[in-house]
Amino acid sequence: MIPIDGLPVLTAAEMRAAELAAMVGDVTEATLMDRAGAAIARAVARLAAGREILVLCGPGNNGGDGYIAAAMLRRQGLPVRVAASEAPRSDGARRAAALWDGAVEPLVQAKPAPILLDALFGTGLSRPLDHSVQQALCRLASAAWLRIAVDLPSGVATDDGKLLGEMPRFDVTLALGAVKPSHVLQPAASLMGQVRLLDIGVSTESQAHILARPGLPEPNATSHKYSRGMVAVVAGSMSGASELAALAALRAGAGYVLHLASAGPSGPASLHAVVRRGYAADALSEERIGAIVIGPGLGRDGDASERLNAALVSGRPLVVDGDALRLVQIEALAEHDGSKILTPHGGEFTHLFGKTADDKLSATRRAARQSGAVVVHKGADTVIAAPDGRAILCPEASPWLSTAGTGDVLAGAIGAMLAAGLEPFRAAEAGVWLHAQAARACGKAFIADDLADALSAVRG
Ligand SMILES: NC(=O)C1=CN([C@@H]2O[C@H](COP(=O)(O)OP(=O)(O)OC[C@H]3O[C@@H](n4cnc5c(N)ncnc54)[C@H](OP(=O)(O)O)[C@@H]3O)[C@@H](O)[C@H]2O)[C@@H](O)CC1
Ligand SMILES: [K+]
Repeated sequence: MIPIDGLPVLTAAEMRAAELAAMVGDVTEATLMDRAGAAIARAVARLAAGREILVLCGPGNNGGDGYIAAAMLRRQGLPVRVAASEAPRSDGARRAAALWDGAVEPLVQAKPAPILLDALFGTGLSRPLDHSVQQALCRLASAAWLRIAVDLPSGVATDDGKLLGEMPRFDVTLALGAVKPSHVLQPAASLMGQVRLLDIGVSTESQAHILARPGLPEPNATSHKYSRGMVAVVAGSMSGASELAALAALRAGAGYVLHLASAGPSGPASLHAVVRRGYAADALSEERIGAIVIGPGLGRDGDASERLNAALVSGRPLVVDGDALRLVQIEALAEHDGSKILTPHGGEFTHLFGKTADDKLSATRRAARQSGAVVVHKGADTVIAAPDGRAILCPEASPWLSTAGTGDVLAGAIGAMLAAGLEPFRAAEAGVWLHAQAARACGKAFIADDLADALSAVRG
């Protein structure tokens, strides 16, 4: 059972292609299914610790994995029963079912067991479960002590995180061969429990990966405040938000943070490390600025638009957040020829790029291509995409992040990474990782100021 940090993410079609590519020489679909069944049996034996296991098998190859695992668990002397929603339909499932020498109970009449192994449907699910199957799954899951899903919980679409109907909550999901988008996209991800990968010897490559600890810029003996990264935070009508971004940039490791406010020096006296100046458009073209953070507390009035335009024409690397995402035009962004990172939440994303039926990964990739910017599409399942197609999917973030000011902290942290010289995609990744780690370190009911302060410690 492999933790999923940093692993490639494959859609159902990409996984199928990877499996086909793996079937060379004497490796057949049966070989892969046997490997999957054996890996599942090993994992389940460890998790079940001797308790009775009920394996639910569907008609396709997900069911096939279930029959193989059941047969292996029984050979190990563990108490196992099998219940099926219908007879096997695929060749793989028929072969696997023939290897199970016990009884097969009808799913709707099956009695619960402490360990539930759901092998009803995986990547081949094409429509909602029949009502009776869904009811049986929910009934057996609610009576179980531990619920384990094979590849994906049955009822989850593979590529977009959608639920095709009412679903029970699982404790462990054993992804086979590769992580799929729904293992991290919401709402599906919140029902999966711990997601672990089982290796079945299929080589998987993808431009999309799960977030992992990134390389963070570190100072050395020759570093000075400008080489560590100079961040200019453009303030507006609500200076608290831009103050938070400035604090976060410092705490994330920036060497110099300039806060450009409307009416000259402002803000709490405790923040001595932030350099405060009155805003002037020509201050933004200063060559040493490694990143301009614009948007937190900017407002949406004429002054705000003017500042945004000045930031765009400065050509300096940009982090565009909050109010600036409501003011900016995609065309103007595409014309800015420096590095740029947009950090929209769902509402800002729709405002900028329009409503779409696409899944979050595809929509974010399209937005990055269209704007020429790295897009950090925030949420419980943040997706980062670059114009060249690279993407990072982030596992569920702390729900306590849903409080005012946490977005400002993220913008500041990303600004610090950009100013330190990371390329925009890596800067976004590093900022998002630091932010998630800081949230974890803060525990519950923290405020955005705590989150910004925690960034220093989680840099490690
Ligand atoms: N390929 C490989 O090499 C390997 C694959 N592996 C495993 O295979 C899984 C993918 O297998 P799969 O493609 O057979 O899909 P699976 O999810 O079992 O179900 C498809 C079947 O269900 C049917 N069906 C769909 N929706 C339905 C519904 N709501 N209600 C009722 N029926 C429904 C659908 O038929 P349909 O009616 O749509 O034509 C079809 O018969 C994958 O997740 C992994 O576990 C591993 O063993 C490693 C090697
Ligand atoms: K399943």
